[in-house]
Amino acid sequence: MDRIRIRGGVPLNGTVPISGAKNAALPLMAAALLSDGPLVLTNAPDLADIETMRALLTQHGLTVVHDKVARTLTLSGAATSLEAPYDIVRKMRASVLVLGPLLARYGQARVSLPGGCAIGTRPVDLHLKGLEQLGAEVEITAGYIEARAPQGKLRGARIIFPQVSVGATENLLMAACLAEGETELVNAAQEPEISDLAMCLMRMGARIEGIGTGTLRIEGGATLRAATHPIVPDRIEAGTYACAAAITGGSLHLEGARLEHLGAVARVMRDSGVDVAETNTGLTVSRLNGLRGADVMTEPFPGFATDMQAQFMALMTVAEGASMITETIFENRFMHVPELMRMGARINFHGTSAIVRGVPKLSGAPVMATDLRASVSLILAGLAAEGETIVNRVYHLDRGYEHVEQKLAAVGAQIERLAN
Ligand SMILES: CC(=O)N[C@H]1[C@@H](OP(=O)(O)OP(=O)(O)OC[C@H]2O[C@@H](n3ccc(=O)[nH]c3=O)[C@H](O)[C@@H]2O)O[C@H](CO)[C@@H](O)[C@@H]1O
Ligand SMILES: C=C(OP(=O)(O)O)C(=O)O
Repeated sequence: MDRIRIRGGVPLNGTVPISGAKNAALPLMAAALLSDGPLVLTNAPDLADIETMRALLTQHGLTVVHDKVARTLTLSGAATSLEAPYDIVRKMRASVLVLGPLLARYGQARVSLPGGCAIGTRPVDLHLKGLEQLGAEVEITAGYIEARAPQGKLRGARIIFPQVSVGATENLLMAACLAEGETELVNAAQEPEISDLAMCLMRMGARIEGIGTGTLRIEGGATLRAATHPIVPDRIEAGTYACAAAITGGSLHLEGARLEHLGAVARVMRDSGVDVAETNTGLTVSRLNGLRGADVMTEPFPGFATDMQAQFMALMTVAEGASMITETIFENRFMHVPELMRMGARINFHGTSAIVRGVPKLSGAPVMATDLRASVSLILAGLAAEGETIVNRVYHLDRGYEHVEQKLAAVGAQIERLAN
């Protein structure tokens, strides 16, 4: 498995282009199952997860062309298989997003249960209960979700989510577009990726109100058609490079990033002494003076994103004073902590909270990457550390960060990938 070698201590300066968001692209690709298309997605990132979704949709019978030069994904055709097999679903949880579209359009689907992952158990009960409220009959057999719509059609309903779920909101939103009658999704997730999906569905002919709020109203029964949609820039990638500028005491222009999509992340970074300025083409993030500790609690959007928790913790390891970081979304998302401690970070954690006491300098060390955001937090720590850091087992990184070493090297980082 590849490793990444970093020689730290160099302030990063220059421009980083922000790619299209992984977490927007995956549901948008699943939405292609709702029509024969073609659905053309522009600003498509080149990521392992995109390839996994392409493989999944291809085995369902769609034609998926990923033009990496033009940065477009073109998806077309009808499904010939309604089964999402374990071998693909186990690689990527977002695979479960084919369930709603397949069921709504073809009246049935068989999708492997995604199971847990490094950051938590991640059940899909909210997806399944919501689909049942749309009239589906759902059974779990031999590790597979088997769902059927009586008479081949789902019907609209008022669904109140007991807890905010990004994936369940996306699955239900897509299914509701083809269900008969009106659906209301209450306590829906409000992440920018949900709005991006809703905007794309509207371009395909869906009727949706309340985009960007916690209540989505969908007038179902539409026949969806071909459309072209630009994938929203990746706010988590932008937040990660913002931390790279801040942790190295540099200044980066994040081309394409949008301040309103960073939510609480931008506010907390400013509180800790980082300058975040909006420009005509993106955001400029710089740090000239010292960093101050800050307390954060992860929350659904517009709260502090759980997908930024590990990167922010890396930043706080070199801030002055203490920071309390509380993870409320996933039960096991502190796996970067022992690895950061190997680099000299002072962190105590118990249950869902970690207290980080800033140190003047981290020191380079061999460390092990465990999940996507943990992996990149170790890269951030390595960029600030004295000496050499080797991040082992980086395959998670390629799931969600496009050309990360090239982007960092282009702004001055001493970083290289070592093949196995
Ligand atoms: C591909 C994608 O977009 N992934 C993102 C998505 O994941 P994902 O869609 O899996 O995350 P959810 O918002 O659904 O999960 C939030 C919480 O709800 C729980 N839950 C969720 C569904 C369910 O049926 N039952 C249940 O209990 C989860 O275990 C978790 O504790 O949102 C997360 C929260 O912002 C992000 O960290 C992920 O990067
Ligand atoms: C947890 C993440 O992704 P996924 O939901 O695909 O595991 C992430 O993007 O940080």
